[in-house]
Amino acid sequence: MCYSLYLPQRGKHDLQGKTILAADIGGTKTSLGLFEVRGNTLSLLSEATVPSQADVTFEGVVTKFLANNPGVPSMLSIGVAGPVSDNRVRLTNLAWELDGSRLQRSLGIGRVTMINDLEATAYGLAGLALDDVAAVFDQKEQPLGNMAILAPGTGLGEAGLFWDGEAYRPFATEGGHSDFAPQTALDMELYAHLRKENDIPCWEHVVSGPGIYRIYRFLRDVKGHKEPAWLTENFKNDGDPAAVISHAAMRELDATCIKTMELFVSYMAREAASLVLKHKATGGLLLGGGISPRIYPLLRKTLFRQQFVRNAHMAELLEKVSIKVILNSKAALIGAAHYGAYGQ
Ligand SMILES: Nc1ncnc2c1ncn2[C@@H]1O[C@H](COP(=O)(O)OP(=O)(O)OP(=O)(O)O)[C@@H](O)[C@H]1O
Repeated sequence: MCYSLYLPQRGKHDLQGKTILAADIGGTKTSLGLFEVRGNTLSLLSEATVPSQADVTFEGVVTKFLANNPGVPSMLSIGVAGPVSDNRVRLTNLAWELDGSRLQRSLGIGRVTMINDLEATAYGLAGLALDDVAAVFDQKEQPLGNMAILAPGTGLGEAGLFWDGEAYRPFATEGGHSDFAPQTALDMELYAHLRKENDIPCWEHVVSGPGIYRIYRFLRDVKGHKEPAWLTENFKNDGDPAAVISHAAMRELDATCIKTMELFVSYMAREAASLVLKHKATGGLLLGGGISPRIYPLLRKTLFRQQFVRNAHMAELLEKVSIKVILNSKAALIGAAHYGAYGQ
């Protein structure tokens, strides 16, 4: 399916031949891309990704980027991991607060727009090629209906695309913060453990990079799973425990890492099914964020789909939903640019 056919292209076209600076701001990394508007396409001129850090400012990151890419872009269009309201946001997993009007003044850029990063990912579908997505579970025919996007990264992003009969209308949600729903006895134990840190455990606490490490620590520290010395060493050297755990699980090197990722994949599938049901997303489910493409082989195993369709009341609907992974790590960046150029 070529998504671009169905996403809004109703831009005022006043940016023709001009440049847009797009940003994708997450809790771990910030990407910037300078795009030129050429008719209905956006051409990426330059890009950079830097770690998101509380001790630098977003203005500082942009100023540095523009020093290497001289000229003032006609607009700045931001996709950001947090609940955007009135062109302002306080990030969920980073101590940054952004205000569109303030950025406009301090950076001297004529127009600044801000949307949620998952809404940006939804707009980004317009700029993806067919091989930028890969099937987890494909259907021969994909009906035109609402779609849903679930994206685990530093946090858990969730968004929808409402099908209005002619076009898709992307919208943001904060569904990753909805309550975690334990089902099995082990889930209940994990839930009780999570409550020591947070009064109300939510899906983001388990379906995210930090969530992978939380599940692992629960198995190790509460359930008494052993940690081999080589794994302790890898944790010390790598600095990204979620990546260490998922690599060890995919290579089948350690039973606790395998169990951790089985729980992670099950939770991801169960929350994805809830998201699909709440949006009645018969048009398909897309899995994005930094983690999905990196664990694609695990998502292709039967566990994900088995857990996804297990809702006894709506199995028939869920069984017909196509599930795809977004492989292009620039989807949110492209989407922020697309929203700036054509989507408003
Ligand atoms: N190979 C991997 N397996 C599992 N998790 C990983 C892997 N590589 C990175 N991660 C986790 O992914 C997270 C970063 O995700 P992402 O690249 O989407 O960053 P982000 O865009 O800044 O996040 P967000 O938008 O959710 O704030 C980190 O928590 C990291 O631990």
